[in-house]
Amino acid sequence: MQASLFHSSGENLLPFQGETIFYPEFLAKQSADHYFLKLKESLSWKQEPIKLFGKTVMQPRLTALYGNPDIPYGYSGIVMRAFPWTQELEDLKNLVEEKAGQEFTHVLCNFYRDGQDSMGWHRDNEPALGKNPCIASLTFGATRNFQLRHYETKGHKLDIPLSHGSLLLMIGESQHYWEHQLPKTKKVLGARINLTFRKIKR
Ligand SMILES: O=C(O)CCC(=O)C(=O)O
Ligand SMILES: [Fe+2]
Repeated sequence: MQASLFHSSGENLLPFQGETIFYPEFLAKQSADHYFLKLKESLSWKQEPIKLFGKTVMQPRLTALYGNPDIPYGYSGIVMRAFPWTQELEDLKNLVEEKAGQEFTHVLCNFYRDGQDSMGWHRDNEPALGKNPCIASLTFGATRNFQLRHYETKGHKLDIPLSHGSLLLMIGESQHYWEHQLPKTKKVLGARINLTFRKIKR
Protein backbone atom coordinates (compact mmCIF):
# COMPACT_ATOMS: atom_id res chain seq x y z
CA MET A 1 0.00 0.00 0.00
CA GLN A 2 1.25 3.49 -0.82
CA ALA A 3 1.12 5.66 2.29
CA SER A 4 1.12 8.90 0.26
CA LEU A 5 -2.20 8.06 -1.39
CA PHE A 6 -4.12 7.73 1.84
CA HIS A 7 -3.69 11.21 3.22
CA SER A 8 -4.08 12.95 -0.12
CA SER A 9 -7.58 14.24 0.61
CA GLY A 10 -6.64 15.78 3.97
CA GLU A 11 -4.52 18.71 5.04
CA ASN A 12 -2.03 18.73 7.93
CA LEU A 13 -3.34 20.94 10.76
CA LEU A 14 -0.02 21.07 12.63
CA PRO A 15 2.45 23.84 11.70
CA PHE A 16 5.51 21.60 12.30
CA GLN A 17 6.81 18.45 14.08
CA GLY A 18 3.99 16.05 13.28
CA GLU A 19 0.97 15.47 11.08
CA THR A 20 -2.63 15.61 12.20
CA ILE A 21 -5.30 15.27 9.55
CA PHE A 22 -9.03 15.85 9.96
CA TYR A 23 -11.76 14.27 7.85
CA PRO A 24 -15.02 15.94 9.02
CA GLU A 25 -17.27 13.77 6.88
CA PHE A 26 -15.56 10.41 7.15
CA LEU A 27 -18.90 8.62 7.79
CA ALA A 28 -22.26 9.61 6.31
CA LYS A 29 -24.75 10.91 8.89
CA GLN A 30 -27.03 7.90 8.61
CA SER A 31 -24.19 5.50 9.20
CA ALA A 32 -22.80 7.57 12.10
CA ASP A 33 -26.31 7.67 13.68
CA HIS A 34 -26.54 3.89 13.44
CA TYR A 35 -23.12 3.31 15.04
CA PHE A 36 -23.70 5.84 17.82
CA LEU A 37 -26.81 4.00 19.06
CA LYS A 38 -25.31 0.56 18.57
CA LEU A 39 -22.03 1.38 20.38
CA LYS A 40 -23.84 3.18 23.18
CA GLU A 41 -25.99 0.15 24.00
CA SER A 42 -23.62 -2.73 23.22
CA LEU A 43 -20.17 -1.81 24.61
CA SER A 44 -19.12 -2.67 28.20
CA TRP A 45 -18.87 0.91 29.46
CA LYS A 46 -17.38 1.35 32.93
CA GLN A 47 -16.01 4.20 35.02
CA GLU A 48 -12.46 3.17 35.97
CA PRO A 49 -9.91 4.63 38.40
CA ILE A 50 -6.52 6.02 37.31
CA LYS A 51 -3.44 7.17 39.26
CA LEU A 52 -2.75 10.91 39.00
CA PHE A 53 0.31 12.23 40.88
CA GLY A 54 0.19 9.19 43.20
CA LYS A 55 -3.50 9.55 44.00
CA THR A 56 -6.23 7.21 42.78
CA VAL A 57 -9.15 9.09 41.21
CA MET A 58 -12.08 8.10 39.01
CA GLN A 59 -11.80 9.04 35.34
CA PRO A 60 -14.34 11.73 34.32
CA ARG A 61 -15.83 9.50 31.58
CA LEU A 62 -16.69 5.86 30.87
CA THR A 63 -14.24 3.63 28.99
CA ALA A 64 -13.93 0.19 27.38
CA LEU A 65 -11.01 -1.50 25.61
CA TYR A 66 -11.51 -3.91 22.70
CA GLY A 67 -8.98 -5.83 20.65
CA ASN A 68 -6.50 -8.66 21.03
CA PRO A 69 -7.03 -9.94 24.63
CA ASP A 70 -3.53 -11.48 24.67
CA ILE A 71 -1.83 -8.08 24.49
CA PRO A 72 -2.37 -6.10 27.73
CA TYR A 73 -2.56 -2.30 27.50
CA GLY A 74 -2.40 0.31 30.20
CA TYR A 75 -2.00 4.03 30.81
CA SER A 76 -1.89 6.30 33.86
CA GLY A 77 -1.13 3.43 36.26
CA ILE A 78 -3.89 1.05 35.17
CA VAL A 79 -3.82 -2.08 33.05
CA MET A 80 -6.89 -2.78 30.95
CA ARG A 81 -7.82 -6.16 29.57
CA ALA A 82 -9.35 -6.04 26.12
CA PHE A 83 -12.71 -7.54 25.22
CA PRO A 84 -12.71 -9.34 21.85
CA TRP A 85 -13.77 -7.30 18.78
CA THR A 86 -17.51 -6.86 18.29
CA GLN A 87 -18.92 -6.87 14.76
CA GLU A 88 -19.45 -3.08 14.71
CA LEU A 89 -15.99 -2.30 16.04
CA GLU A 90 -14.41 -4.65 13.54
CA ASP A 91 -16.34 -3.04 10.66
CA LEU A 92 -15.21 0.42 11.79
CA LYS A 93 -11.63 -0.81 12.26
CA ASN A 94 -11.58 -2.01 8.64
CA LEU A 95 -12.81 1.36 7.35
CA VAL A 96 -10.29 3.29 9.44
CA GLU A 97 -7.42 0.97 8.47
CA GLU A 98 -8.13 1.64 4.81
CA LYS A 99 -7.95 5.41 5.33
CA ALA A 100 -4.90 5.29 7.63
CA GLY A 101 -3.03 2.76 5.49
CA GLN A 102 -2.08 0.65 8.51
CA GLU A 103 -3.49 -2.01 10.83
CA PHE A 104 -4.63 -1.61 14.43
CA THR A 105 -4.67 -4.15 17.28
CA HIS A 106 -6.94 -2.31 19.75
CA VAL A 107 -9.54 0.39 20.13
CA LEU A 108 -9.89 2.45 23.30
CA CYS A 109 -13.50 3.60 23.58
CA ASN A 110 -14.51 6.71 25.54
CA PHE A 111 -18.05 7.68 26.51
CA TYR A 112 -18.56 11.32 27.57
CA ARG A 113 -21.98 11.41 29.22
CA ASP A 114 -22.26 15.21 28.89
CA GLY A 115 -20.13 18.39 28.87
CA GLN A 116 -18.91 17.66 32.40
CA ASP A 117 -17.05 14.54 31.24
CA SER A 118 -13.58 15.24 29.85
CA MET A 119 -9.99 14.14 29.28
CA GLY A 120 -6.98 16.18 30.50
CA TRP A 121 -3.78 17.13 28.63
CA HIS A 122 -1.75 14.07 27.63
CA ARG A 123 0.21 12.43 24.84
CA ASP A 124 -0.48 8.91 23.61
CA ASN A 125 3.15 7.93 23.94
CA GLU A 126 3.26 4.74 26.02
CA PRO A 127 6.27 2.61 24.98
CA ALA A 128 3.89 -0.16 23.80
CA LEU A 129 2.70 2.16 20.99
CA GLY A 130 6.19 2.41 19.48
CA LYS A 131 8.10 5.45 18.18
CA ASN A 132 5.77 7.33 15.82
CA PRO A 133 2.33 5.79 16.41
CA CYS A 134 -0.70 6.47 14.26
CA ILE A 135 -3.71 7.21 16.50
CA ALA A 136 -7.00 7.21 14.61
CA SER A 137 -9.83 8.97 16.45
CA LEU A 138 -13.44 8.47 15.38
CA THR A 139 -16.27 10.54 16.88
CA PHE A 140 -20.04 9.97 17.30
CA GLY A 141 -22.71 12.12 18.92
CA ALA A 142 -22.21 15.60 20.36
CA THR A 143 -19.49 17.80 18.83
CA ARG A 144 -16.75 18.54 21.36
CA ASN A 145 -13.78 20.85 21.11
CA PHE A 146 -10.52 18.87 20.86
CA GLN A 147 -7.40 20.90 21.67
CA LEU A 148 -3.77 20.39 20.66
CA ARG A 149 -0.76 22.35 21.91
CA HIS A 150 2.99 22.04 21.59
CA TYR A 151 4.29 19.91 24.50
CA GLU A 152 7.45 21.93 25.23
CA THR A 153 6.33 25.51 24.62
CA LYS A 154 2.63 25.02 25.51
CA GLY A 155 2.10 27.32 22.53
CA HIS A 156 0.53 27.02 19.08
CA LYS A 157 -2.81 25.95 20.54
CA LEU A 158 -5.30 24.46 18.04
CA ASP A 159 -9.04 23.88 18.50
CA ILE A 160 -10.68 21.20 16.38
CA PRO A 161 -14.45 20.68 16.73
CA LEU A 162 -14.73 16.88 16.43
CA SER A 163 -18.14 16.34 14.86
CA HIS A 164 -20.44 13.32 14.43
CA GLY A 165 -18.88 10.86 11.95
CA SER A 166 -15.50 12.64 11.79
CA LEU A 167 -12.05 11.03 11.76
CA LEU A 168 -8.84 12.57 13.08
CA LEU A 169 -5.49 10.93 12.27
CA MET A 170 -2.54 11.85 14.48
CA ILE A 171 0.59 10.52 12.79
CA GLY A 172 4.36 10.97 12.45
CA GLU A 173 5.89 12.85 15.37
CA SER A 174 2.52 14.18 16.64
CA GLN A 175 2.63 12.23 19.92
CA HIS A 176 6.20 13.27 20.62
CA TYR A 177 5.83 17.04 20.17
CA TRP A 178 2.11 17.70 20.74
CA GLU A 179 -0.28 17.03 23.61
CA HIS A 180 -4.07 16.99 23.42
CA GLN A 181 -7.13 17.27 25.63
CA LEU A 182 -10.92 17.30 25.58
CA PRO A 183 -11.90 20.04 28.05
CA LYS A 184 -15.09 20.23 30.07
CA THR A 185 -17.79 22.56 28.79
CA LYS A 186 -21.03 23.97 30.16
CA LYS A 187 -22.45 24.26 26.64
CA VAL A 188 -22.57 20.63 25.58
CA LEU A 189 -25.43 18.64 27.05
CA GLY A 190 -25.44 15.60 24.76
CA ALA A 191 -23.40 12.40 24.94
CA ARG A 192 -20.35 11.70 22.79
CA ILE A 193 -18.53 8.48 21.89
CA ASN A 194 -14.92 8.55 20.78
CA LEU A 195 -12.98 5.54 19.50
CA THR A 196 -9.18 5.70 19.32
CA PHE A 197 -7.67 2.91 17.23
CA ARG A 198 -4.13 1.96 18.22
CA LYS A 199 -1.43 -0.55 17.28
CA ILE A 200 -0.01 -2.08 20.44
CA LYS A 201 3.19 -4.09 20.49
CA ARG A 202 3.78 -7.03 22.82
O1 LIG B 1 -12.22 11.92 23.11
C1 LIG B 1 -11.31 12.36 22.41
O2 LIG B 1 -11.50 12.98 21.38
C2 LIG B 1 -9.88 12.16 22.86
C3 LIG B 1 -9.55 10.77 23.29
C4 LIG B 1 -8.10 10.59 23.58
O3 LIG B 1 -7.31 11.49 23.50
C5 LIG B 1 -7.60 9.27 23.99
O4 LIG B 1 -8.38 8.31 24.12
O5 LIG B 1 -6.39 9.14 24.19
FE1 LIG C 1 -5.27 10.76 23.55
